[in-house]
Amino acid sequence: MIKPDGVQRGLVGEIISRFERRGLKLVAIKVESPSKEHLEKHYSDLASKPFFPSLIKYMTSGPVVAMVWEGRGAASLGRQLLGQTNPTASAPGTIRGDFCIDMGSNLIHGSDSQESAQKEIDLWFPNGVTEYQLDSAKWVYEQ
Ligand SMILES: Nc1ncnc2c1ncn2[C@@H]1O[C@H](COP(=O)(O)OP(=O)(O)OP(=O)(O)O)[C@@H](O)[C@H]1O
Repeated sequence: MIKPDGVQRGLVGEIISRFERRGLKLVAIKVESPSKEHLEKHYSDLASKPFFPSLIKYMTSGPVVAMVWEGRGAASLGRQLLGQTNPTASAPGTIRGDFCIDMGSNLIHGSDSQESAQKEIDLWFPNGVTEYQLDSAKWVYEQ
């Protein structure tokens, strides 16, 4: 998910492009201003953290772009593309390492496992994703 700062800073195309170029397949995407309740559900595992109220404020400060990307090892690949939670610890070449500085404005969220991805897909895309064959996959994966 591209967070409100990523949308406002005009980084949607750049971020999508990095996922595409890596070889991942886009199967769902939408622009949305999620409610506080929706985000509290999304980040329910962090509810006891001291930064939780500021996280919810940040995440409701503007629209986000929610996406589902498929591919072999997509969750861990996605996290590599993102960089570390703290942008100052993120290597150049990662999205956070290239475009941001602050943990409270770190541009993008990525599911941390296949299981959390499934939960988040159910939350953000209750009508499911679009299944199709990506023709370039035969050039991305060894045949
Ligand atoms: N110590 C902190 N201070 C301020 N904000 C924080 C802090 N830790 C995490 N956050 C914010 O909460 C988000 C969720 O924290 P989490 O520990 O799940 O990190 P993450 O998995 O890298 O990030 P995300 O879930 O957004 O992909 C972070 O991306 C960041 O925006």
